[in-house]
Amino acid sequence: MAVAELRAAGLIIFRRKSFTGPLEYLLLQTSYGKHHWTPPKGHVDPGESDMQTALRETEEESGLKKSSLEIMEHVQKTLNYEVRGKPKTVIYWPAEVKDYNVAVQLSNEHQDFKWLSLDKACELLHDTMTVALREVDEELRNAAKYYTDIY
Ligand SMILES: Nc1ncnc2c1ncn2[C@@H]1O[C@H](COP(=O)(O)OP(=O)(O)OP(=O)(O)OP(=O)(O)OC[C@H]2O[C@@H](n3cnc4c(N)ncnc43)[C@H](O)[C@@H]2O)[C@@H](O)[C@H]1O
Repeated sequence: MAVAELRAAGLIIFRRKSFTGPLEYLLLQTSYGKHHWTPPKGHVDPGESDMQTALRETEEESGLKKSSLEIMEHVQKTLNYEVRGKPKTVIYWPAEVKDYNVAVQLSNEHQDFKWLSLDKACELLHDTMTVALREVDEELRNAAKYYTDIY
């Protein structure tokens, strides 16, 4: 019998003081289990699209609403790993906060949050998330470089 796949979706939230400035990524630490760190994300509920889940979970877990974010829908990252023997797929989109100083409000699912540089973030993340984050970071830096070369 086929093993049911777990599916989750979330947003790779980042901030920067200027378009070409250093990027900082928002990571949340779970208050359960091994207290691992991830960007905001969660299980896709029946009838929800991945994006609806990503927005709902981001607001629930960090307090950040869609209106406070610039979402890069054309940059989608897919992670595949196993949780307790079941395949899990997690879909992420990068999203920049419009206000660098925006307040983060955790739910009881998380006990801490950090805004971290790419390298510091990668020290806390699982390997598949590290790969996805490095790809996103490169795309964001390339876009900023293209902008400065043009203007
Ligand atoms: N141990 C626990 N004790 C009590 N309540 C619990 C619990 N685990 C989950 N819950 C409950 O489940 C709810 C979570 O629901 P949601 O918030 O809806 O879903 P989720 O983020 O996908 O859950 P989870 O944290 O389990 O997933 P992840 O894949 O990151 O993490 C799942 C596993 O995969 C690992 N993992 C995470 N990212 C990985 C990656 N990229 N590669 C490999 N492994 C990874 C993690 O270290 C972790 O071991 C919470 O409200 C909580 O109450």
